[in-house]
Amino acid sequence: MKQPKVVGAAAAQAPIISSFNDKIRPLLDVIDRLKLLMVMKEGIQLPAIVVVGDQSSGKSSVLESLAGVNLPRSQGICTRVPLIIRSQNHARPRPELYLEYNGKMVPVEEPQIATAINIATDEVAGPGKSISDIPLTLVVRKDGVPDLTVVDLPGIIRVPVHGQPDNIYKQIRVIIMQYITPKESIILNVLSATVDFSTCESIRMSQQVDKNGERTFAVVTKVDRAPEGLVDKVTADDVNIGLGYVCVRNRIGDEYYEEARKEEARFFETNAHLSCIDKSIVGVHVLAQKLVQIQANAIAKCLPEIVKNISAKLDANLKNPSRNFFGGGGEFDEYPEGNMKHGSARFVEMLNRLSDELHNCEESNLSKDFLTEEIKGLEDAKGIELRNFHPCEAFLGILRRKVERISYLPIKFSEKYWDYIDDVVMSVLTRQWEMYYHLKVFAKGAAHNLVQKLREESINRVKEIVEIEKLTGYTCNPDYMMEWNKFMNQQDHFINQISGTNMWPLPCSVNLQGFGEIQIEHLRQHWNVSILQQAFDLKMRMIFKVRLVDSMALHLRYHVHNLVHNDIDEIVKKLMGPDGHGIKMMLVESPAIVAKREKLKNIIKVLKESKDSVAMIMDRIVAYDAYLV
Ligand SMILES: Nc1nc2c(ncn2[C@@H]2O[C@H](COP(=O)(O)OP(=O)(O)OP(=O)(O)O)[C@@H](O)[C@H]2O)c(=O)[nH]1
Repeated sequence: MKQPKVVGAAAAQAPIISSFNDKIRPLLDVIDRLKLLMVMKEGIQLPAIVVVGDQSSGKSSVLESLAGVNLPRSQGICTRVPLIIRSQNHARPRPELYLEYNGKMVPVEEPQIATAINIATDEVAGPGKSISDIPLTLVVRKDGVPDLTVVDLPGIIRVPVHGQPDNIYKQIRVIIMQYITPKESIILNVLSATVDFSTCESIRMSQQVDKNGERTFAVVTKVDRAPEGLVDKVTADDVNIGLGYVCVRNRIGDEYYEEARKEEARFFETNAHLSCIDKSIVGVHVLAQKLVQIQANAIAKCLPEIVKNISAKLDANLKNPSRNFFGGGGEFDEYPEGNMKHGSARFVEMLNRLSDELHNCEESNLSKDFLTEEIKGLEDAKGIELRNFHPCEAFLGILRRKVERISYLPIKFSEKYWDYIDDVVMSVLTRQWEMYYHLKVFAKGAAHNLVQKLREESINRVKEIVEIEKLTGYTCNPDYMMEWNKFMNQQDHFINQISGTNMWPLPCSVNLQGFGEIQIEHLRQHWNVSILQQAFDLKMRMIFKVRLVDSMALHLRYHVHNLVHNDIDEIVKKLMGPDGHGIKMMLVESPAIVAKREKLKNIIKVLKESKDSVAMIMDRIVAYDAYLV
């Protein structure tokens, strides 16, 4: 096989290209520098010429014509990863080539380029036919090549061949879209002259992101295979290519590049169908020239926007570093208030539940046993008369038993409530002191001990409240008396229903406000109006449950108020130490936060350097604009 003699597209370039290169090089340098600084990771898009085309449309052939190197070419899929080709004109006779991938920079000899790319592709995408979006970069420094950076992407395959994953089309589409969607990208659509352009998948894709073709440029390949009707095809422009067409004939088989260029020129001169074609849209040299110009325009157009974006990002990072720690502003400031509101609502909710539980645990079987306990208590202490506010032995006996039966509920409640308070305090301190590891650990430890101490005191106090209720049937609270009166108003009706005078059949139940439907048949066995009346009275005096919930609510609120307003102060004083020395020791940041802060510093450094690089070039843009005029 004849080894292709590599000569770049611009070997025979017109003086305009080399003069153009002088202007474009600094612009490209700044873009390369921004790429090296990885500003894209900070969400800043850089201009790029992205090559797309259907499978075997001739993308690699076009690129090797431009960069003057021998890229892998085949009839099947061969571009399996994005290949960024940076061609740079240099005056030294010996070309310099290297491949950058996976953090490596591998020098390559020119004849081994295709093999080296295949090896690198296997390493990045795995052997076989699978594809990957991790790019390889090929740097070509060579005399006579245009200063261009282009990205070659895998060709679009509709039907997977043996060994390719079933979703290969989807995978390739995702990679292509990722590269052509940013408005900074110029889309170089490679179209084979042998096909109807409107059926090309690459046209469909580029139209999705660039409807009017304002940033789409087309290169038509294989013109030697289908010259007939080509002029009409490109002048009709049915597929909306805004930046225009260039038709080329690439190297065929083992042709030398020089031979290929000569053959191309001869072909466009002599072919009967193409001899009349406008010469400003044919040939690899013209393609190189136009791409350099399009690239320079794109960079010049984007740079002011890039400068603006870099400045905005820099400002945002400098002004509000806390956003980087808490994932966007706002929630940290709102946290304590939100949490307190949440806390109060939770407390009321928990108390309501306690009240229900206290009521239900006693009254669940009251429909069958209503007043049984009271009647028994009265019979045991026969002859005792009840008067308002006058405790008697029967009443206190029953009261004691009732309180004893439910005493576990308020204790359980206060344990649960203090557990909740502990959780809230811990989560507030975790959030508040996230950045300061030592401070966080100390504050959490101290607060936890404090909450545990209060919890113990509080539970003892609740036990005391329960004991007090066992001894006291007395109340002077007018609300409770009103409540008692309301219940007592139902007494006559209740007794009548039990006596059943002039009623047939005898009613089995009676509805009592505050108690619901009560079974009464069992009460007829103990028919004694006086005992029934006294028992009813006794029952209605069991207002202690309401009072229990109230006392607990007041007590717990008081303790939590003290915790928030006074006791936390104690923790802070301890933290400060006698001379305020302690706090300095505590303010050492946690390792995770140190890492985050370092990352933020790096971002700021990258952005500052980027800003400087771009600032240096801005005057050149003015010069470039003047040059164009
Ligand atoms: N006759 C002729 N053949 C060409 C021309 N351009 C490319 N070819 C041939 O078309 C075939 C495919 O070319 P490639 O450059 O590998 O196509 P590709 O689009 O890079 O392929 P994938 O990346 O695999 O999709 C090769 O055999 C080339 O030699 C041309 O202008 N004329």
